[in-house]
Amino acid sequence: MSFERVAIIGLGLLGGSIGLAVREYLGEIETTGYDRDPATRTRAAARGLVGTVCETASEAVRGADLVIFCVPPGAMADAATEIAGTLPEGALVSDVGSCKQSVAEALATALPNNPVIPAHPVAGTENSGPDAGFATLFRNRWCIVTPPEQTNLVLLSELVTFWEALGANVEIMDARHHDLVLAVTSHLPHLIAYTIVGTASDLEEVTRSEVIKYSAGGFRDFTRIAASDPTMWRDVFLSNKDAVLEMLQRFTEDLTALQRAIRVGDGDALFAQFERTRAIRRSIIAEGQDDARPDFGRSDHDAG
Ligand SMILES: NC(=O)C1=CN([C@@H]2O[C@H](COP(=O)(O)OP(=O)(O)OC[C@H]3O[C@@H](n4cnc5c(N)ncnc54)[C@H](O)[C@@H]3O)[C@@H](O)[C@H]2O)C=CC1
Ligand SMILES: O=C(O)C(=O)Cc1ccc(O)cc1
Repeated sequence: MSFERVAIIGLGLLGGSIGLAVREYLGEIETTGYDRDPATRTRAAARGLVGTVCETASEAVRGADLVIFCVPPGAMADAATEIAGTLPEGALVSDVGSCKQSVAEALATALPNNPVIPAHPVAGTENSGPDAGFATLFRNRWCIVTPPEQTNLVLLSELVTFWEALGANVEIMDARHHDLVLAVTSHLPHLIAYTIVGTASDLEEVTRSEVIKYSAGGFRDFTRIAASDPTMWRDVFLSNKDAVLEMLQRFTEDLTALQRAIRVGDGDALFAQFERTRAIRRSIIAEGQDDARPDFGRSDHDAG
């Protein structure tokens, strides 16, 4: 591994998991970390999320050859600006943000003299903070790397090797395409979950305790997603606005078609749609792309 010292800015779920995974799978790499929340720094030190928890971001990046920003998308610009004067020359800058165009732009603007190669490990849970991370988070998960044009190919391959060492399967993608794909596979599902859980709790004739008592599997799954971090998801929707609005438009049209099928009693239309989507789920399982970890989706990932 060519990186010798990795600095992690933001020691929540993603930053903590990277720190623990580096310790587990790349023990020869030194890790430093910083979080702007003092209580998070204390917990990060207690859990040993990184080798050294620093009191400032500048201290954390001193001597680093890879800096990974693991803060909410809307905080990337400020976090990067904070190290602009102290980032070592030539150090590779990367991140784990859920949207890539806006984050890539924020990092490149704040740190114009360093190479920037954004990345997005498509791996996470509804939990956040310094107690949520675990070393195996990235195992058998995709990590999408979105190198800007004219990226140094040696640096790119070093970043790919880093993520593969943490257990991820790496895919290289254009940032714009990433944002479109993730808008439909991740961002829209979260928006739907936030909506439906809110709708159920706002009902007047159905009490909240009935919603909890009779929540069958489907609704329970929505409540898990709807428990995801509000700051991060606010930022995702504001940062990936165009792609999310485009997918939301298509979704609304499809929903309206189903609404009409129900209203006019068109059982064939309903059946055809459900049959089609069941085949999609079954093909995902047949291709072995479903997460095979028995504990995936449970909220007690933290093995300590
Ligand atoms: N939660 C998830 O499942 C996934 C999240 N991501 C991305 O990872 C990033 C981090 O998300 P999580 O780890 O889940 O969030 P988190 O809330 O667990 O951790 C973020 C940390 O950043 C810190 N922070 C905020 N502003 C800062 C600043 N200016 N300087 C230093 N620290 C700062 C916060 O105090 C917090 O501890 C986000 O960009 C998100 O889009 C990517 C994949 C999955
Ligand atoms: O918990 C879940 O089901 C997730 O979808 C986790 C997640 C959240 C954000 C990402 O950018 C990637 C993965």
